[in-house]
Amino acid sequence: DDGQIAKPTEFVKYKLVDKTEVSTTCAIFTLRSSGGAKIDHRQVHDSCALTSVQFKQPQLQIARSYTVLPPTKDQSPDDLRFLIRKERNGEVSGYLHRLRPEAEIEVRGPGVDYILPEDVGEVVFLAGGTGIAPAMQVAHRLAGKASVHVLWASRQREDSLGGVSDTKAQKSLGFGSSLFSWRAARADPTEASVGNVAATNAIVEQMQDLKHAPGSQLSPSTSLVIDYFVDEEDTFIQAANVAQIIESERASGGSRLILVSGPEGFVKHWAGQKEWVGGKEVQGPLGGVLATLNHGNWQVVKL
Ligand SMILES: Cc1cc2nc3c(=O)[nH]c(=O)nc-3n(C[C@H](O)[C@H](O)[C@H](O)COP(=O)(O)OP(=O)(O)OC[C@H]3O[C@@H](n4cnc5c(N)ncnc54)[C@H](O)[C@@H]3O)c2cc1C
Repeated sequence: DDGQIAKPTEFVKYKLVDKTEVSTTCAIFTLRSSGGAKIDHRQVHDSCALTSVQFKQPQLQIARSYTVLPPTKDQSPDDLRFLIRKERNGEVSGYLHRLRPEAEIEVRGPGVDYILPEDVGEVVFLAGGTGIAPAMQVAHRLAGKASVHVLWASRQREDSLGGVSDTKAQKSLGFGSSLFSWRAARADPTEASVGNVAATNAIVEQMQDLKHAPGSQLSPSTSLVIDYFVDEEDTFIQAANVAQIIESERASGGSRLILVSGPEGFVKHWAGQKEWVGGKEVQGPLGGVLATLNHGNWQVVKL
């Protein structure tokens, strides 16, 4: 891992070495340094910071942020991976999805979006759409160290294809009455099945792998739990789902966080709008559904 490390503010050249379709609108992009200065990959993956990288659209000279996916076990240390949705009429995401294999891209970073507290004991992560990327970072950083419960909402099943909830978090079954204990959920995984799903996409696969990280299955206080919600299947994350989790505290110590990440509307619905103060985006007051829950010693963070 030698070579020159670029300043986070300096654009450097990477190339697109792989693009794997996840669904009709999302793909995993794998980038590799073109040989010059590169982003500090160690800081990207090993710090307690949640990080993203900015991609430049050269014609318009605009840049947008994309969250770095945690490394897989067979990933080259030279590579960075991203889950990118092609937004309708999206300038930068459209440009990225049109790139050819081996195309050169200018990127800079890492940008630090949030720093996890050192003493974190328990996290509930509400993710909407590509908001799953920072949830995966959190799961990776805290593997074997804290309890992480991800509730991931997608509009379409294709985005979470093959995803099977660990607790029965389906609307039709009623979450409250059927929340499995950590042990029960593992003893009978078929019980928690969402249905007969034929295949598993690469994101769901990596989510499953994250559950088996060393040390993470030793006890509920260090394990990863994932529940999948899909709009088109009429399963939505409900206030009661979150209430039940925060009332049932899995970890005995440390700070407790509710992290919310996803499209603007998703974050606003759960935690209220972020605000702009002096050209900087700040948390803004807690609003939305979470403001109505008795969240006691849980801190809410909008990503
Ligand atoms: C810290 C951070 C991390 C992020 N991580 C990820 C990630 O991992 N993956 C990911 O996919 N995204 C991520 N995003 C979002 C990403 O940065 C971009 O915002 C997203 O890709 C859209 O950018 P775009 O240039 O393609 O779309 P834009 O051109 O900015 O358009 C966005 C949307 O607005 C609509 N729009 C544009 N102009 C108008 C108009 N005049 N009137 C009405 N509608 C309009 C477009 O149709 C489009 O749907 C992240 C954002 C942040 C801040």
